Amino acid sequence: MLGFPTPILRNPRNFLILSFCLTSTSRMSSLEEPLCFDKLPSMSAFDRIQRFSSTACCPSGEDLRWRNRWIEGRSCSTSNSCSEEDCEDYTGDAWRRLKKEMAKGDSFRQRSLSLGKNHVIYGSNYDSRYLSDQQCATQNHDKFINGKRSKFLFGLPKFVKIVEVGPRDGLQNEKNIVPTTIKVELINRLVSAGLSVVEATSFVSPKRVPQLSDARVVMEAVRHVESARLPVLTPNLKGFEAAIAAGAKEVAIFASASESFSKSNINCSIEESLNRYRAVTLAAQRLSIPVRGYISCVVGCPEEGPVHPSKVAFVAKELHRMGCFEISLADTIGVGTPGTVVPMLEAVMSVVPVEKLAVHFHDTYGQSLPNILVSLQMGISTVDSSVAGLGGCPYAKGASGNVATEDVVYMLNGLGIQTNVDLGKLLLAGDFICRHLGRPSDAKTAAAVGRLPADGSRI
Ligand SMILES: CC(C)(COP(=O)([O-])OP(=O)([O-])OC[C@H]1O[C@@H](n2cnc3c(N)ncnc32)[C@H](O)[C@@H]1OP(=O)([O-])[O-])[C@@H](O)C(=O)NCCC(=O)NCCSC(=O)C[C@@](C)(O)CC(=O)[O-]
Repeated sequence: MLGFPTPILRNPRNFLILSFCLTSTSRMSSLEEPLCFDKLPSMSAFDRIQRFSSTACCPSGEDLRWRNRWIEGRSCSTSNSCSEEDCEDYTGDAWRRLKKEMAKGDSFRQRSLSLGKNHVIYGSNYDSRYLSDQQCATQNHDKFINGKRSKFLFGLPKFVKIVEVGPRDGLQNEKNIVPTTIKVELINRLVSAGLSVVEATSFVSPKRVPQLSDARVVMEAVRHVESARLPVLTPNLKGFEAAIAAGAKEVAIFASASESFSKSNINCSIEESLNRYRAVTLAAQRLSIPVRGYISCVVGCPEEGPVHPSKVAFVAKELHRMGCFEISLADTIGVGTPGTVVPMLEAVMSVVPVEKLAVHFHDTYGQSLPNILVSLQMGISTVDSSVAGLGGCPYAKGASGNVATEDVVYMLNGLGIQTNVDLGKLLLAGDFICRHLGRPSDAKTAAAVGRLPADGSRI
C-alpha cells in the first residue's frame, strides 16, 4: 500500500472502501447478487432486492439499527437481542404474504418497480460482510459495525447529481438510426425516473454523427419539459445557434486533453478548439445560457496512450476561465483505474474548484464504479452515466459504453447517497431502449433483476 502514489490511496480507510467496491463488483458479475447471500438462506428474491437496493439504505444511526434484522429469515425489531417477541418469523404469515406478492406477476416490470425509491430496506451488502452466523447480532457487534461504517464512509457526499447521457452519448454510436419518437420517449422516461439532467442530443455535423441528425426535431419535442435540464452538445457557433433556435436552454462544449483525439473528434487542435469554445461561451453568456465543458481522454487516448494529468489540468483551467459552470472529466476509452484517476483529479482540483467537476467513465475494463467511488471520496458529487450502459464515441474505436446509470444508482443507494432517481423506473427506461435496439442491457443491475426468479423461491 505504501507504494501507492497519492495520499488518497495511501490512506488505509480509502483503500479499504475501494477494495470493497472492487470485490463486490467482480463478484456481482458472476454471482448475480451482492456478497454473503449464503448467510441468508431463507430470503426470497423479493426480499433480497429490497434489502440491497433501496435509497433508504442509508448508513445513518437509525438505519444501522435496522441492519441486523434480516438474518436467517427473521426480522428482529431490536439490534441487541432477539427474543421470540422481537422477531417476526419470515417462515410464517409474513413470509407467505411476500411469496404471494411475488407470485402475482413474473415480469421484469414488477421486479423493476419493486426497486423503486420508496422501499424500506434493512441494510446493505456491506453490512452482511460483518454479520456473524448468530440469528441476531449483539449490541457489541452493532457498535463494532457502526464504528467501521462511519470510518469507511467518511467524506462521501450526501447527494450525487447524475447527468444522464444516454440519449446523446448512448445513442450517437448506434449504426441503425433510432426513430425520433423513440428518442423523445426515452428522454421523457428518463425524466420521469427522476433524473434532473438528461443530455438530449448534439448539434454537430450530420455527416459526422448521422444518428443525431434529427437534433432539431428532438429538441423541439422536449423543449417544454420543465422538470429536468436537457443540455445539448454544441461544437461551434453554428451548432450553438441551431440549438438555441430549437429551444435548448443549456449547452455543452467538448474539448480534449489529447491532440490526436481533438483532431479526430472535432477536426482541430486543442488550441483551435478552445478558441472556438470561447466564441460559444461568449454567445451563451449574452443569452444567459449555462455552458458545461467536457474534456475527453483524461487518462488515456486511443492514439497517444497515457495522457499526463497536467494536460487535463491545462484544458480544465481554460474551460473554467471561459465560464463553464461544470467540467466533466471523461475517460473516453475507459482505461482508467483509481491509480490513474486519482492523480488526474488531484491535478485538476489544484486549478478548478472540486464542486465544479464531474466525472464521466466508460466501462471498457469494468473500472467505472471503483473510479466513481474514489472520485466521490475526493469530493466530486456529479457523475455522468448512460442508461443500460449504452454509448461510446464514434471516434474512439474499441471503447465500450458508458457506465450504466442503473449500476451507479444501485451503488449510490447502497452507500446511502441520495440521487432522487427511482431505480425501478430507470430499469424500465433501460428495458424500453434495449428492446428497441434489440439487444440486452449492459447494466449489471438490469441483468440481475432479469435473472431473479419471481416466485419467491430460494436462489
Ligand atoms: C466539430 C465539427 C462540426 C467540425 O467540422 P469540420 O469537420 O471541421 O468541418 P467544417 O466546420 O468545415 O464543416 C463541415 C460540414 O459540417 C457542417 N457543420 C459544421 N458545424 C456544424 C454543426 N454544428 N451542425 C451541423 N453541421 C455543421 C458544415 O456546415 C459543413 O457542411 P457542408 O458544407 O459540408 O455541407 C465536426 O468535426 C463534427 O461535427 N464532429 C462531430 C464530433 C462529435 O459529435 N463527436 C462525438 C461527441 S464527443 C464525445 O462523445 C465525447 C464525450 C463528450 O462524450 C466525452 C467523452 O467520453 O470523451
